[in-house]
Amino acid sequence: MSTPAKDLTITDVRLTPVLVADPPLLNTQGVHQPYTPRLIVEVETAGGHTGVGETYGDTKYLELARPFADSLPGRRVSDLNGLTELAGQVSVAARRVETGVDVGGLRGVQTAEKLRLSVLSGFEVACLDALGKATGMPVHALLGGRVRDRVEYSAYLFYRWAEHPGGAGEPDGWDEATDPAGVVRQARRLADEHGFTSFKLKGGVYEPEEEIAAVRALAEAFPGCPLRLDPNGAWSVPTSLQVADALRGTLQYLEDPASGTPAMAEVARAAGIPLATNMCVTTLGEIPEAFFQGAVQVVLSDHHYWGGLRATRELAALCRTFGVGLSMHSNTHLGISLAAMTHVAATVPNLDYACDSHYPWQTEDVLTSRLAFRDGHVTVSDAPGLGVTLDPDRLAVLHERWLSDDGTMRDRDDAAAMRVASPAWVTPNVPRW
Ligand SMILES: O=C([O-])[C@@H](O)[C@@H](O)[C@H](O)[C@@H](O)C(=O)[O-]
Ligand SMILES: [Mg+2]
Repeated sequence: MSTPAKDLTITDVRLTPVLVADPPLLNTQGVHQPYTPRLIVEVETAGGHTGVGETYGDTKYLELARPFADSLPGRRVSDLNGLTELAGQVSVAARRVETGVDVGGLRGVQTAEKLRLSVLSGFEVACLDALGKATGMPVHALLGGRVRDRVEYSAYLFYRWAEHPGGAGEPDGWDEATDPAGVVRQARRLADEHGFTSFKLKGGVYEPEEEIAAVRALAEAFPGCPLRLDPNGAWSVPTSLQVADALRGTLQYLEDPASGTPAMAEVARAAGIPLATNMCVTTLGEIPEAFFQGAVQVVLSDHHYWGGLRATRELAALCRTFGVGLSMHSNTHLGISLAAMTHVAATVPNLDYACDSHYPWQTEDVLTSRLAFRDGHVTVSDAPGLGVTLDPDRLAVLHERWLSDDGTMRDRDDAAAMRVASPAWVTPNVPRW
């Protein structure tokens, strides 16, 4: 007797680490490496459906993902709550958690639980994709249905060089942007190519005065368009307040001006601009202090941080309860994650702001066709699952690159990448200004 196509039992899980070309984007910790690690998760069911997911691919995530993958065969892709329970059982080596912050200080505090949740998110998305394919339902329908048919994204502007030191990595045809004119040129091209009408500048790279000038230049070039600035906690409280004074009325929100909830709360009391974060509120445990102190007015959700699409909806409910706004954070990612972000964003009524996405900076993908932004939006797919198709050849090429790497690129390290250009570079202490 043949297996029914709706048999949801997991028979196999494939993990494929890849290295994806990344341009020399600058942030307060350094610069992006020529290649960044991602992990592609494929979950196969007895019914013959394969679901795909994507998450961080650094070594510590891979070490967690492998035992997790081994424990899945025999379970059903519909057992999503069981996945969360299982994630709690995967042990994390203490040396992997350190006591510090994630990715050189860009993604908030690093905990064993957060590592597990990031790994879990890739598996949850793959299970939802397989479940959707088996039942003929799009992922947004599995989450309760979409409340919008397209999701708005903002242009994610970065100070950057034209190329990596020594021409390493893959050329991407973008000019350098190291001053206000360069930032406006970059914004113009992103707006022309993708139709974005809101803009976020990654700051914390140059003196605050220079970044204020860049935001003012953007305001002049794109009148009425929402603007945001994010120095990843690089400023002291007084510097944050000076910037807030200079840009009050110009910024839609100021993202992580200072590091840590107490400093953010102090800034929030006097800034007169909403403060957003993807650094001081990245776990449920961080919510009470931040919300009760009024430290943040907008939380940037991210299904990789929070443990998947359903957990993102739980975060949305908490934000709604406390009258805190919701936006969406992004790190370097491929089309699988963009599709997942779009599905969950489509289901959240209180997603009040255009979402962030690094995707326009990625020239490579593992999909047969890349997702497109039209008028700054991604259309929500009604095809079964995520509505994307993995391209095995493209996946193999990016995996081959991971296999042949000597280890230098397998863990994201923006400070190390900066040392290639400036050997004396050390990760700046916070506050930097
Ligand atoms: O990729 C970067 O350079 C960003 O700085 C990223 O690492 C941050 O996590 C993120 O985009 C943010 O909004 O803070
Ligand atoms: Mg941020």
